[in-house]
Amino acid sequence: MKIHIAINGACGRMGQRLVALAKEDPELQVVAAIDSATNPLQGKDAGEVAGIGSIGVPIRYDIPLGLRVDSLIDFSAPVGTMAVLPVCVDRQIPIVVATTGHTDAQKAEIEAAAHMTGVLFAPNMSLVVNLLFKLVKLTAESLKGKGFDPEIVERHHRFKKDSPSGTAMRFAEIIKDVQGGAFVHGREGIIGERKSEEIGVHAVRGGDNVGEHTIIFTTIGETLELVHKGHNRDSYARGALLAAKYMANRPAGRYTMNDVLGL
Ligand SMILES: NC(=O)C1=CN([C@@H]2O[C@H](COP(=O)(O)OP(=O)(O)OC[C@H]3O[C@@H](n4cnc5c(N)ncnc54)[C@H](OP(=O)(O)O)[C@@H]3O)[C@@H](O)[C@H]2O)C=CC1
Ligand SMILES: O=C(O)C1=N[C@H](C(=O)O)C[C@H](O)C1
Repeated sequence: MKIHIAINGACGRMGQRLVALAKEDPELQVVAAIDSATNPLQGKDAGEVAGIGSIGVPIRYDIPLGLRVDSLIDFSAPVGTMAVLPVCVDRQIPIVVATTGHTDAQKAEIEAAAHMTGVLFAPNMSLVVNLLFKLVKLTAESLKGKGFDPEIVERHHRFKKDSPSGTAMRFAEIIKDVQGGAFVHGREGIIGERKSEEIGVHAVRGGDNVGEHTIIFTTIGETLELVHKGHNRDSYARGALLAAKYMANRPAGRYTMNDVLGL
């Protein structure tokens, strides 16, 4: 029996890749494709929107009542996550939240929902980015107290709405958890010498870059850089589909990409 998934943000850049890649996966069936009520593609077939031909699933702004949904993937906008979250709680649908840019209050609501349904909430679905989270933790531990300045540079396409990326902030939080420190977002003017506790976070925007993160540890005389470059969106989409399979029909609780990927 196939795993029935719903996609929130189905008309977007990520949503379209999810629809296309799910179609190629014999274990998965997209049963609901949701997008904002104002999206001009409402009512169109989600497969047509994704450029793969009809899959018999129209874009809607809600999940049809009585429909069996084993898990839902959210790649939308913070407002989109917050709209679908109570539906997932009410109907006991495990949710994979891949959207970024939530406020602290929204993040707290998402975490609280894990008491009532399965929640996997991760800023990056790529296997190797999740490995890089571990490598950055190891590096921060190894270099703690040894005079290295941590700085993070992320590069993304001109259409990205949130800044800095959720992934960049996860790297920054990992370093802060290990070494302490304070985030500094960009620098301008006569700011004085860099303070040792600073964790710099810098966002570059332009063109069609699907996502690059460089984590820099630099000191007098040498620099270590850890870099991830996405080539296209499929690494994120494939990770999210794996997460949807993992989460299907799971009980309430907070799950991570490390659980999914066995990291
Ligand atoms: N965790 C990860 O691995 C990754 C996370 N992301 C994150 O995923 C999110 C989406 O990225 P991307 O696909 O590039 O963005 P897009 O803007 O291309 O797509 C977002 C889609 O969500 C829709 N949407 C907006 N509001 C709602 C709502 N209330 N309910 C349902 N759908 C809604 C948008 O519709 P409309 O245009 O009508 O507003 C749009 O179709 C971003 O937050 C991004 O940072 C992206 C890549 C990887
Ligand atoms: O908006 C994007 O494109 C991406 N967003 C995520 C983030 O904010 O971390 C993940 C990835 O970098 C692509």
